[in-house]
Amino acid sequence: MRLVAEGLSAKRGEDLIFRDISFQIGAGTALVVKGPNGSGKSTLLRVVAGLLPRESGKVQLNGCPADEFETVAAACHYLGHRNAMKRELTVAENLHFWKRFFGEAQGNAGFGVEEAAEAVGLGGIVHLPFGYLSAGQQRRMAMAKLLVAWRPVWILDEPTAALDTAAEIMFAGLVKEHLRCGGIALAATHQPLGLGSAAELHMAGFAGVFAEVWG
Ligand SMILES: Nc1ncnc2c1ncn2[C@@H]1O[C@H](COP(=O)(O)OP(=O)(O)OP(=O)(O)O)[C@@H](O)[C@H]1O
Repeated sequence: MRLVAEGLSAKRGEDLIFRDISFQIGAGTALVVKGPNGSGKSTLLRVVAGLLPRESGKVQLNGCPADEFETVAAACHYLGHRNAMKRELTVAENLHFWKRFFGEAQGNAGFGVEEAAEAVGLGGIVHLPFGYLSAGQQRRMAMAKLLVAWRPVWILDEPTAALDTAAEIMFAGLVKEHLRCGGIALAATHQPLGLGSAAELHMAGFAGVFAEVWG
C-alpha cells in the first residue's frame, strides 16, 4: 500500500497557500511535514484527508483493495487541532460514537472502547464526561479515537502539542505500532514525534514552496 500525492496545490479563500507538492508514503512508514506557522501544513493535511478541496493535483492510495475503502478519505483517520469529542458526553459515549461512525474495516474490528482508553494510559475513567478531563487527558482520549477502528492512514496535525513527555512517548509507541502493522502516517509537527528516521517534507509557504522527500 502506498499513499501518493502528486502536484497538489490549494487555496484558502483567494490565496494560493502551496503548489506542486508531491510525496509518496509506503506502508509501514511516516512522513513528517515541517515548516513555519502559516506555511500550509494544516491545509495540506486537510486536503489529503479530503476535508478541503484541492486546486490541482491528486491523492491516491495505491495497493489498497478497491472494495475495502471507496475513497482515500475513507481510509484515513484525521486527528486535527481539536479533539472532535462532545464535552457533555462521557468518554465512553464519545468513543462508542466514533466506533459506530467509522464502522469495521474488513477483517479488523479495531480496539474496544475500554481497551483503547487503556492503550492511551487512561483506562478506568471512560465513565466521566469528556469535559471533566484535563487538557492532556482529553488529547490522549482523542488519540484513542485512532484505535477504535482500523484505518490504514493516520493524518496527524500537531498531535502532541501541549502534552507531557510521558504522553509523547506513549503516542510515539502508538504510531510505531500502527506502522509495524503496515499503516501509514502523515504528521505535521513543530516538535519531534519520536519516530526516529521518518522522512520529512519541508514547507516554506507560497513564494518559496519546496518539497523534499526521503525514503
Ligand atoms: N479559512 C481561511 N481563509 C483564508 N486563509 C486561511 C484560512 N485558513 C487558513 N488560512 C491561511 O492559510 C495559511 C496556511 O494556514 P495553515 O493553518 O495551513 O498553516 P500551518 O503551517 O498549519 O500553520 P501553524 O504552524 O501555525 O499551525 C495561513 O496563512 C492562514 O492564514
